[in-house]
Amino acid sequence: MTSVVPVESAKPAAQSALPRVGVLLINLGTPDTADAPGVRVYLKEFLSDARVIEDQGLLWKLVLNGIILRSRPRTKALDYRKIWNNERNESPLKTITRSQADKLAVALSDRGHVVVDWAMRYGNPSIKAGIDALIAKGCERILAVPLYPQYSASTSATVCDEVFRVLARLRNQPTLRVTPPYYEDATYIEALATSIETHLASLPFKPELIVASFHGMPKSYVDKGDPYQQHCIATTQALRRRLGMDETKLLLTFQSRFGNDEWLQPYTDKTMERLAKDGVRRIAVVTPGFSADCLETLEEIAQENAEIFKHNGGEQFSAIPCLNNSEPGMDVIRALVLRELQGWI
Ligand SMILES: C=CC1=C(C)c2cc3[nH]c(cc4nc(cc5[nH]c(cc1n2)c(C)c5CCC(=O)O)C(CCC(=O)O)=C4C)c(C)c3C=C
Ligand SMILES: [Fe+2]
Ligand SMILES: [Fe+2]
Repeated sequence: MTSVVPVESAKPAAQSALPRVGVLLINLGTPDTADAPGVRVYLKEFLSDARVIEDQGLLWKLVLNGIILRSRPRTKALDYRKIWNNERNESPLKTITRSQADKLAVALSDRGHVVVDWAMRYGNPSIKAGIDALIAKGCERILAVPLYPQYSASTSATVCDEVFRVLARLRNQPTLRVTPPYYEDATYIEALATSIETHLASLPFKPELIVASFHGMPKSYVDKGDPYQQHCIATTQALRRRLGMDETKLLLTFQSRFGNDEWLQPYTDKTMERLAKDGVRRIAVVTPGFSADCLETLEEIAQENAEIFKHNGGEQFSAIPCLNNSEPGMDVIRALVLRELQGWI
């Protein structure tokens, strides 16, 4: 008589272990090449996203294709070239995000069933490539980690949109979790404070004040309910408390204005001009909203805004590096990931 083997007993032993978990670190994205064609492809994808430019009507399409994509790629390519990582032929944002993923993988290496990868919302490696790679490695569960301390629809939500779009095409979907914003997590505030203190101690001058510059966004997005500005304020207030500084010693500003609408104020560039004209001679600038140095910090802050400050009478300007793959920076990512993996590891 042939005996029927129960289906369960046919499973290999490994299947009884914890299901494999994929962790996908995701940042904004960056061009593949520091030339006009590369920047054009990147900007077209970025600026065609209705989470970034909410009014994607006919007028915007005409402006984007007829004006912006004809001129901006050339000027921005020159900016990208000033900060490009020529050794790897890629932008610093990519180099740093890869390194953050590599270091997180080492930190989690005692948990054999966790796999770490990284992706970009725009450009490469894409979120689809990242999810496909994790699934190919056998991950049944995925933790998506948008690397934005402060939530905004134009950054965090569009990451989720893209993750959901990728999963929507799958029959056998992995289970999904997404990390929340971490704008006032103790580890994050402590890491920022430590990095500021370490940087200040290394300077040959003592700044009279520090400017905390966050990426801006159109004011209308906040008026419609985006909590981004509140998150930036909460981060800055927590940092002030930790550093024992008031709003005259740690200023909050918004950078990277784009287009003609009103954006969140005070503007970083106008503040640089005002401070210098008011007689401030030595400042440091920290960019807490960026988890990795990029065009907006290395070029816009460290070069353009330094120039504005000095042109108006300022003497000493120092840009404090982002948390990047530093020890305190990795503490933030590791703590966030470990907390959100609870129950899976
Ligand atoms: C309406 C336009 C934009 C919104 C809203 C916006 C929000 C936003 N962006 C970041 C982080 C980054 N942005 C970066 C570059 C960048 N941002 C915009 C426009 C908006 N951003 C543009 C057009 C560009 C490209 C450069 C340029 O043409 O000026 C980057 C740098 C990428 C790199 O390659 O280094 C980052 C990072 C946040 C956090 C944010 C939230 C409000
Ligand atoms: Fe941006
Ligand atoms: Fe910029």
